[in-house]
Amino acid sequence: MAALLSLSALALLGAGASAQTFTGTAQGGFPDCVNGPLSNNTVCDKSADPVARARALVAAFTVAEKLNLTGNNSPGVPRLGLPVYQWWQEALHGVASSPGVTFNATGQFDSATSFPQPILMGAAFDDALIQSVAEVVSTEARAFNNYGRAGLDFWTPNINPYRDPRWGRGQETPGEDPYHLSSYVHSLIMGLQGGEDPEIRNITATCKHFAGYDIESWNGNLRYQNDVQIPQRDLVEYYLPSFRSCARDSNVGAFMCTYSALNGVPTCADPWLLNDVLREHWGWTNEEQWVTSDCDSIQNIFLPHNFSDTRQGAAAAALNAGTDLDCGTYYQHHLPLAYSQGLINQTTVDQALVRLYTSLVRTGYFDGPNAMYRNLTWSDVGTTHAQQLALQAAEEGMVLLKNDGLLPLSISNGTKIALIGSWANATTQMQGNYYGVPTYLHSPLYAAQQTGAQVFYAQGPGGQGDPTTDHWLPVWTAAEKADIIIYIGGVDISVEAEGMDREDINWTGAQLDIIGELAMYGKPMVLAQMGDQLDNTPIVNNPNISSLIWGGYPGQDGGVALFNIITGKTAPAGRLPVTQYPAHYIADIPMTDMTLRPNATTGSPGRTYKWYNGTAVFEFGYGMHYTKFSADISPLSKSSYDISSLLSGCNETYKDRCAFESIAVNVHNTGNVTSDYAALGFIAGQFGPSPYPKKSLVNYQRLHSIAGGSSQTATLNLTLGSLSRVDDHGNTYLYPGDYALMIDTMPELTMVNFTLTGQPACLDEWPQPPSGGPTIPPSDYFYGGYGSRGEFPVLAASEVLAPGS
Ligand SMILES: O=[N+]([O-])c1ccc(O[C@@H]2O[C@@H](CO)[C@H](O)[C@H]2O)cc1
Repeated sequence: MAALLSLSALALLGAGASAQTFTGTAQGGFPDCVNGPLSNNTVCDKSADPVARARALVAAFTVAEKLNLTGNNSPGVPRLGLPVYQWWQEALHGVASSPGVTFNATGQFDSATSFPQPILMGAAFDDALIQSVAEVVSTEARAFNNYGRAGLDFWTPNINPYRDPRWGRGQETPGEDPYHLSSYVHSLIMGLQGGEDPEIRNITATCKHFAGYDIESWNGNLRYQNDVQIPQRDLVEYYLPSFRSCARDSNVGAFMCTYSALNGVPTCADPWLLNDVLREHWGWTNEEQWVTSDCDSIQNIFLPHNFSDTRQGAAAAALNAGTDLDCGTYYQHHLPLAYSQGLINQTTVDQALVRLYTSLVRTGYFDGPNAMYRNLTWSDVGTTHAQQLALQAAEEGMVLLKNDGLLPLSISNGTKIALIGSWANATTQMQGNYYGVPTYLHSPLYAAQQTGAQVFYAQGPGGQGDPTTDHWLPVWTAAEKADIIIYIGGVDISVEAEGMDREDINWTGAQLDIIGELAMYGKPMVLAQMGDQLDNTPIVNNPNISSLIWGGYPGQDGGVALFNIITGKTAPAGRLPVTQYPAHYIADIPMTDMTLRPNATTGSPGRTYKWYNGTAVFEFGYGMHYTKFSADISPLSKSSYDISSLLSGCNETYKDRCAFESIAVNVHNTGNVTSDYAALGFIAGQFGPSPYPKKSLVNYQRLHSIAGGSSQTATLNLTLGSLSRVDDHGNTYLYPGDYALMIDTMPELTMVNFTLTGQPACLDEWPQPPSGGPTIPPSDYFYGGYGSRGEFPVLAASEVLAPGS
């Protein structure tokens, strides 16, 4: 691979580095814009417009070269000195092992900062924190890129809402609420890309999976073949807001479509979704913005979706719909035939490539060794700041679910702690999925030992469903010796992961057995439930278990974060970013039921805190503190608002973005422990189409270090979108009615009431999908009239790639 590097890339090697540090990398370095064949091409002219630069590059390709550049494994164009480029890299919660990322075995670039999984960072409800985390991730990614160890685009974030507790990939998301996801992802993209429209983008982020993907494998329904049925209203109000935030409000560089079909059409072949909604309705029209398939999802369009009769038809359907890049080989293999058969034209191919290469121009790929960010090195990876931030992110996310006053624990030298459970000595477990090599992994056991306590460790029940009690004896021995029992367990990626949805949201029998027996010792007992949510009812109901913390997947410093919370070095202020359902929930509703509202006909109890009509074990937003808080909301400027006046005062193209009111929430720490407080503002009311959601999150802000006896003010900026609801057709309206804005300080609920008067007014008219099933009947459009499509250029014999070449 080193031989593929250009001279300018080699020149980037710092003192002490050598060419062999590149061994094994999938990246080919940077183009040589000084001495290479492209040096006279406009793509190398830094003063030219980025799109013009990409167009000039694409104009230099032959058709065969163009078609060969459409896969994630891009071979480049050797005759032009365009290096190989791997488009696929991951960075879900830190630079992660993936096709385009290479960690060194030892020495420089042997690790990167591993932050908590998004589900835990989401629980912090702290957008400033998310931006800081994303800035570290993109800085480290850039440093890796400078040394040929990563590309410039990363296929993160996963921003599908966490709709069903069984989803194996829910951990990759910030939670279940669409407003929360939208706000979180905006901050994340600002951090990853370096702002809304920076001259040189830090890295290109990719919002995935667009849209309606949240089933891995449930009851025979595999992600590769699912055709999810989502009514337009649910789509607009629940499944799409986070993606709208990416495209319309954050200017993200890339999108990824899904394996699954949505309402009859595989999303990667859906021109309504990729063009009418994404590009036209959301104005995602910059020529640097591209859509990639999920990995091998172009192939799925052919089989198992059967959306096209032929392989080249499937490839053409995707390209024509607006999928610019294939994560896979299907484009490279089948587009040549599609092209020669007139199923695609050169304009579409050029457009895809111009989008892809403009994004590389925008990241400085063609700007030589002095380009912005090229000075970043290994010394910018795993810095003290990054390490502190990884710890802070884990601490901020942890949620205190139960506490009879035992916590915070006072641990002194010699305190005897029994540390038990399958997570008690967790290391890689703490990273969840999509991880890289972390700077370090500080397990709970490590952290407990740092406190000076005498620690008796026993693992107890191993993996899920571990049938053996052979190694349980040390559990009882440890418990007998201890003053305090701390059990750390739950679920991990052995039961919830990509390709694997959970079959159960109960604790395993073996864990419950051990926990129950440990509680019978009657010693002070703390429980930390790790991974995603389980039904914690048995823990809540057990009077001998004093305290319960949800710790998610806390990343490289997860053990220290947990012990800092347990000992009170840091006060907990995370809030659940999902509903914790009772275990029977999964029998109440099939995972494939994508609807949100309770339904008497199907028996659905509804989904998420907005709609679930049963009793949650813990509600979305639940989280206790070591102190007491109260809140009051400053009076609004009016008690009644006329809808037409609200709209006439709104000059934005996108009316939902117009300001409504800036609400001051005064938060008082009435206890005596300094603590953060995440203020969550909800709107409730009976207006618009029924059934009404119970409440909807409309804004939030985390306040930091509020000392006992003092107050801070959160400013919740509300928009017209905060007040809106969606009709059956997906149109977004302001409706007259009675509204309540609520802040929940548990157990108190503080609210202000106001009314909207006048006629309903549309804020956003939804582009309706073509009615009657698939947007474009494949047999009519893509391969019905091959021979007759004379307007498409036919590939010259010399340009046609032989299948398999
Ligand atoms: O072949 N593989 O090794 C492989 C690995 C992961 C994989 O998952 C897909 O690839 C990720 C690309 O970012 C998407 O988020 C996920 O749905 C798809 C294929």
